Amino acid sequence: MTVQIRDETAIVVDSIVKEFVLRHSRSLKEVLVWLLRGRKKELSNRFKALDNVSLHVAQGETVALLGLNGSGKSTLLKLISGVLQPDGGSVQTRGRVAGLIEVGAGFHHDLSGRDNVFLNGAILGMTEVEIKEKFDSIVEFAEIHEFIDTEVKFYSSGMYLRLAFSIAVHTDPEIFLIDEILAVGDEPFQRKCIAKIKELAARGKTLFVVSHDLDLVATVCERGVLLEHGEITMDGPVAEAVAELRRRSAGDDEAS
Ligand SMILES: Nc1ncnc2c1ncn2[C@@H]1O[C@H](COP(=O)(O)OP(=O)(O)OP(=O)(O)O)[C@@H](O)[C@H]1O
Repeated sequence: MTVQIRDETAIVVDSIVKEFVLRHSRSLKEVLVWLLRGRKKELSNRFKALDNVSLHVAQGETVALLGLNGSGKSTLLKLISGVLQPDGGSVQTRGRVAGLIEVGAGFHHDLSGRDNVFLNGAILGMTEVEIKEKFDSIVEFAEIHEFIDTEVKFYSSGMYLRLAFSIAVHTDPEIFLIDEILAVGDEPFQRKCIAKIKELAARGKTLFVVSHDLDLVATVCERGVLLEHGEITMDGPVAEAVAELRRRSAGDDEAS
């Protein structure tokens, strides 16, 4: 059953499953036995990175997606942004979605920063006229004036982030997805990004943030969703979700 998206809803994730294949190197003998037995079992193992995850996010909500390494956070963000397709269930979003998921993913390395503003802006749904209008503001926010005509393959990771972040916020998205990327920016730029993210939240935009910086997400987000081994184990006020994750992390340390 697919949940109908309502006016005040920004994101509906309905019972999604995402599987990946775990590859093992097999000996020739194992492959021969497998062929002779009529290929009965799968030669590679599949595992569920997300297992029956459902989530309902209202417009204007600020959600932190929390969890230990490998719990499925980035996979969920990629499914919401449409970069990945689920193996089961469905994802629906309302309004323009801008995802800062892999820095510079939409950039073409042999093109200049200027050309990439037009390319990336178009990928994110802006018209050419819109991009032209916002071009100066994009470059100004990114603070990379002198490098705007340099090919982006010569950019540092911080410069990539600056340009990617600036383009994304200028698309004026309804839903903004951010994955652990602010880490590559220097402190002044991080502060600027956080101020911008808070401004978007204050304007009623929907935010979905993945970060291991728990203090940071606690200041930006109100709601915390905790993922463990591909399942949601907690969904509530961010302070409670952060406290729970810290408790679990401390438990893991004691156990090891
Ligand atoms: N393309 C892929 N192919 C195979 N396995 C994958 C792929 N992408 C993710 N995985 C696996 O899915 C699981 C969840 O990964 P994911 O990146 O979503 O975790 P995460 O919670 O974002 O982790 P981290 O905190 O380390 O960034 C991991 O076991 C990862 O190895």
